[in-house]
Amino acid sequence: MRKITHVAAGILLRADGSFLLGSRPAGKPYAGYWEFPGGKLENGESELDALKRELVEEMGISVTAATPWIVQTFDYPHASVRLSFFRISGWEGKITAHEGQEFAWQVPGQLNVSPILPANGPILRGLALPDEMAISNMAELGETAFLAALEKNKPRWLILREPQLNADQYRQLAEKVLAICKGQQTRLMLHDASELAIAIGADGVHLPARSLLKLEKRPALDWVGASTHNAAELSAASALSLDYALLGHISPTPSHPDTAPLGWEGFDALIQQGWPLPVYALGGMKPQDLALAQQHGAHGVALMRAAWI
Ligand SMILES: Nc1nc2c([nH]c(=O)n2[C@@H]2O[C@H](COP(=O)(O)OP(=O)(O)OP(=O)(O)O)[C@@H](O)[C@H]2O)c(=O)[nH]1
Ligand SMILES: [Mg+2]
Repeated sequence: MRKITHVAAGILLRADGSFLLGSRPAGKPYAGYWEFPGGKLENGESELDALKRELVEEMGISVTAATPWIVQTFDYPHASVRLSFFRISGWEGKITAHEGQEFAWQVPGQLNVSPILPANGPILRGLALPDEMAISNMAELGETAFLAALEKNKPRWLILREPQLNADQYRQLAEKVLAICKGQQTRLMLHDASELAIAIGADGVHLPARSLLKLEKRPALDWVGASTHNAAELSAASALSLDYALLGHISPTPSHPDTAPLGWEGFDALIQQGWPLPVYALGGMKPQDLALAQQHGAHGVALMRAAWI
């Protein structure tokens, strides 16, 4: 087997969601390609220590707030790399090109530099995902209150999960909800209904684990995510190149009274295996849990009850 080179790379994020890319300096493999600043781990170094050292060396900043994000493996002609990406929201010092590289702030989905390192494509898509993913809760709220809360709170992303409805009722609701979502730039993911999502033009589909495990290829929708509870399901979501996974439950929730919660300990044990897709913490989460979830390596939090307050 080929030796694997461990690399830590950092995504500097500004409050407006823009992120920093750097161009690879002359003389390195893929010179001129755009990448996230970072580099190879040295002997005995942790990923975070390597990241901090590399950012001092390459760009003169010291990282003050970084959370682990996704792990991507990639086979280049010159090396097999395992890239641990961190999101960096705090740093000190002025960004300075110490290696003759260029830097450019970029907006997710609207890149204006190229080419990008081949391993980085899926990562860029992940940067467009929101901190909070809202899951509908019409079963408890009733339709009127749910639709009113949707219009009032305007979540950036919504998973429409209403297992108590039959197929006809779900379709009618989905059409109504889609009209609202389109008017307020909420992305709508239908639950376990790929064909309906394609038919009505929803943004994507969210798969429950039982459907995820049966799937052979990714549904033909712009965005596809899944609910997961263990390593086998996270592996399936990764193998299908899904855009995100929800992982839970962190705390006990009334919607799933029969399954034992993972707790943060269980979440850590799973997330530390390193997954190529952003993972949301699910189960009893509130908006104020976001920072904690991200410290545990989550991309964000999936909210059910707390999204509609
Ligand atoms: N820094 C960085 N490296 C990446 C990214 N994506 C990606 O595939 N890589 C690969 O990771 C490997 C190591 O990166 P690097 O060249 O920055 O390593 P380094 O700073 O330690 O450089 P050095 O070996 O010249 O000291 C390279 O094979 C590079 O192509 C990325 O976004 N950032
Ligand atoms: Mg480097």
